[in-house]
Amino acid sequence: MPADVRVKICGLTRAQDIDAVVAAKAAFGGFVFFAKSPRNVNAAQARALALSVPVGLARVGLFVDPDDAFLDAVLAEVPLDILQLHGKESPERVQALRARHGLPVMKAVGVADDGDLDALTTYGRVADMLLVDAKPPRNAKLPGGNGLAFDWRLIAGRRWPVPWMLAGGLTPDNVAEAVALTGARQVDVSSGVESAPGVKDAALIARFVGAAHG
Ligand SMILES: O=C(O)c1ccccc1N[C@@H]1O[C@H](COP(=O)(O)O)[C@@H](O)[C@H]1O
Repeated sequence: MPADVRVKICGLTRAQDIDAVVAAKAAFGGFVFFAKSPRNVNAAQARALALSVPVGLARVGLFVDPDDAFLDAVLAEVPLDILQLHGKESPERVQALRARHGLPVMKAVGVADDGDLDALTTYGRVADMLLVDAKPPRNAKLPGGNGLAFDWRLIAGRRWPVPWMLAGGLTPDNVAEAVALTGARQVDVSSGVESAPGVKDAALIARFVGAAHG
């Protein structure tokens, strides 16, 4: 297992979550700006958290089909390093947001079967990073953060022209297998390190990062 797998812990809402992520040596911390999510934070909350982050932890803002006004308002208040787009944003929209905000964009693509893999190629041409996530079920309330994994064999050995991150149903118990099977160098988790929806657990975060690092 490579020691340099980089970990993103998504859905941080409290000061102690930042402490846990820093102590565990994760590389990315994610803030969810999506009202329907149990991990949603407003700009004022996110600003306080983002300003407390030490250098070396990249701050990722997760958005779902945000309009310009919403993004402008959040970015005016919250220092973010990366934009994560987790909705149905088109390739053109991804390009436009990169240009408008001058920040790297990570585009999430949902995978359930072979037919979903073309989208990774398409978005790999316009995004700075890809997030390869499980496709949400048809009736899901959230487009991500559902704790569901996809069949990792679908992407075993696949590569794209930009860095990518594996997500979807990862836990401290399965992340090592997921990394070994897919060759992922970066992984992202939300519900797998929670004691209840939206409540991060420091011990699970430490176990997850430890397992990902091998
Ligand atoms: O976490 C959320 O609430 C969320 C809401 C809307 C879109 C994406 C969301 N989370 C992202 O989903 C994946 C997988 O999460 P999980 O580990 O399966 O719970 C992860 O990338 C989160 O960044």
